[in-house]
Amino acid sequence: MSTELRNEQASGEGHFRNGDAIFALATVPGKSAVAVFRCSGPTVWQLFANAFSRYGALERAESHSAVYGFLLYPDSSEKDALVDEVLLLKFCAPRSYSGEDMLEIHCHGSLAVLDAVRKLLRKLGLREARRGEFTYRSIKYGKRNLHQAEAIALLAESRSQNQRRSALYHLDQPHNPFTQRLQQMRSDLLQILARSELQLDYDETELEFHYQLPDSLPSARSHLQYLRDCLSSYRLQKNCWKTCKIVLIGAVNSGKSSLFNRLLAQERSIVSEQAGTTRDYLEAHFELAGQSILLYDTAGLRRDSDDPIEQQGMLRSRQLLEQADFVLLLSDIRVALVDLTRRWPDIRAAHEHSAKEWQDGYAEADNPTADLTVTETETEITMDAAVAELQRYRSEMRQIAAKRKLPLLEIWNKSDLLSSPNLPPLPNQTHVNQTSDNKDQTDTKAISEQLQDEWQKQRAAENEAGTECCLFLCSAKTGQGLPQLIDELQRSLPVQLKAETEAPLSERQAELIHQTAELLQEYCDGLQNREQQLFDMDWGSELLRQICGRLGEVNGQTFNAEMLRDIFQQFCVGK
Ligand SMILES: Nc1nc2c(c(=O)[nH]1)N(C=O)[C@@H](CNc1ccc(C(=O)N[C@@H](CCC(=O)O)C(=O)O)cc1)CN2
Ligand SMILES: Nc1nc2c(ncn2[C@@H]2O[C@H](COP(=O)(O)OP(=O)(O)OP(=O)(O)O)[C@@H](O)[C@H]2O)c(=O)[nH]1
Ligand SMILES: [Mg+2]
Repeated sequence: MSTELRNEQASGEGHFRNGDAIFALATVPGKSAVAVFRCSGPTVWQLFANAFSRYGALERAESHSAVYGFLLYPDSSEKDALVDEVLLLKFCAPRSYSGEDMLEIHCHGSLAVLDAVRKLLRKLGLREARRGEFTYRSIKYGKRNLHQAEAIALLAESRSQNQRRSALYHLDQPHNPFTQRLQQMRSDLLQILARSELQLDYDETELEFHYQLPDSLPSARSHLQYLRDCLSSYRLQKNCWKTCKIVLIGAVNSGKSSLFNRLLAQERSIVSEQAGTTRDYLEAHFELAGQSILLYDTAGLRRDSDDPIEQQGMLRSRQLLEQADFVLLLSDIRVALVDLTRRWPDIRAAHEHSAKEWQDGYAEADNPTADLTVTETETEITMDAAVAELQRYRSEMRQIAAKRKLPLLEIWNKSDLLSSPNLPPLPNQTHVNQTSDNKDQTDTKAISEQLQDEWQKQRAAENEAGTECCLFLCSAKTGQGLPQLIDELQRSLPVQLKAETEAPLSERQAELIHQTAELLQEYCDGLQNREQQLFDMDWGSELLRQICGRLGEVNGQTFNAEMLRDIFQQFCVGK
């Protein structure tokens, strides 16, 4: 950073030097059909007097109208003069985004054009805008308040429909119930402050009216309660601004990549019957019930890998759990069922015969020649080994989930294999009828319910019921059971964002509200505990001053340069 810049930043207000003509690329800095540069400053179009082929038309144009023409380098030879064919959109102060005169350049969106236009703008004496500088100017010229500016920043960042709605609500309603209540609170407290200052300045006998700070206790208490309520709403809603991270994890070949693709409705991840297909994790963004989600497909887990790259991959799968909000543990349903019957003595006793047949059935269904073989590509995994691995990962994931208080969904994938004619009936289950799709669905649902039931009993017996866990049967291949899984995911997502909630809009506001609440608490406690006669007015006035100062900063009724700089640091260039 240059010393000049550092000095400017240190001096706060200087960070945004007013009056300069500024410009910024408002569209993405890459190839696009059309790109837009925004320029702002007093009579900014005059700078284009020698740089636009139809300057006369531009000068005469009314606000909010567009003029077609060519941008030109001034003082260039005829041959090199052309910059681009453009549309210029003119805004006359104060009717513009920034409240100043503005000009938008709509040019062709190639990298070469962007470079040439940028070069021209510098040559014409415009400087590159700082982050949020257009919005900063709009506040300065009274086009919007700080609350709306923060709403714009959120809107520009919004990744889900809920976020977009909430930001628009605050942009459209800068004086919403929350900001109104804060303003009213501030003026109420300022009045108390004024009265007590008056009392400090005069001898008590001179005043007819003796205002005692303790009289303000009931209203201070109700303000305090409101602030605390807003903070808890904010904490609940904060997650809605956060992208929820869902990690798919489990043994190799359990179908993580298949489910990943299914949920995204696109063939994103490579699926193959080879164990260990996914080596590095993949992430993809999608939206569920208006909530922004990042879904991760990870390298499958297995113990016997001696491939260092695969081991690295597994390490990364586990590291991802550190930042997960939600874990989906996948298993191959055949392995899971064998595990269930083996571990649950009642099933075993009652269905010893069918359980054995059932287990053999998998091997037969999959590969009629191999005994107890789940996968017969690259490495052969026997059912015993697969069951042992499943148990290992299940207890590992449950421990992690319990430790980090993460919701864990256990998914038995490949449920379509349940209705394979080669499979013997499940315990207590009549044979699955293949004749109609509907029937098939009902049966799978019944099986799924029954299994969940048995699984829960088993978990209760193992005294693990404390951890938040549930079981889903689905098929990434046919989509069976997926609607239920998606429902469950939606239900388990953090509280949904409600646009009209009375709560702070940003972390900055929340921090100020928190500080205000602490000071107000101190004020209330002080009033409550002190003997009235001994009550120290100076103490009360000082606290009230601090409280009002912070309340003013929330809405931007009072602000300092440093605070503005911090807020606009979060903007993107061109806003
Ligand atoms: N081309 C373009 N599209 C854009 C923007 C922009 O700056 N340029 N915006 C950038 O964020 C958003 C729209 N925001 C805007 C906000 C105010 C004004 C404006 O001219 N306001 C005047 C006139 C209002 C009126 O005619 O009623 C004003 O407030 O006085 C323009 C865009 C999204 N789309
Ligand atoms: N019948 C059936 N086969 C499935 C299902 N889901 C996945 N498969 C098959 O199982 C094999 C493994 O699927 P993947 O999605 O690559 O499994 P993975 O868990 O990502 O495997 P790794 O990346 O190796 O850990 C492929 O042959 C899939 O076609 C399912 O629901 N039903
Ligand atoms: Mg995979």
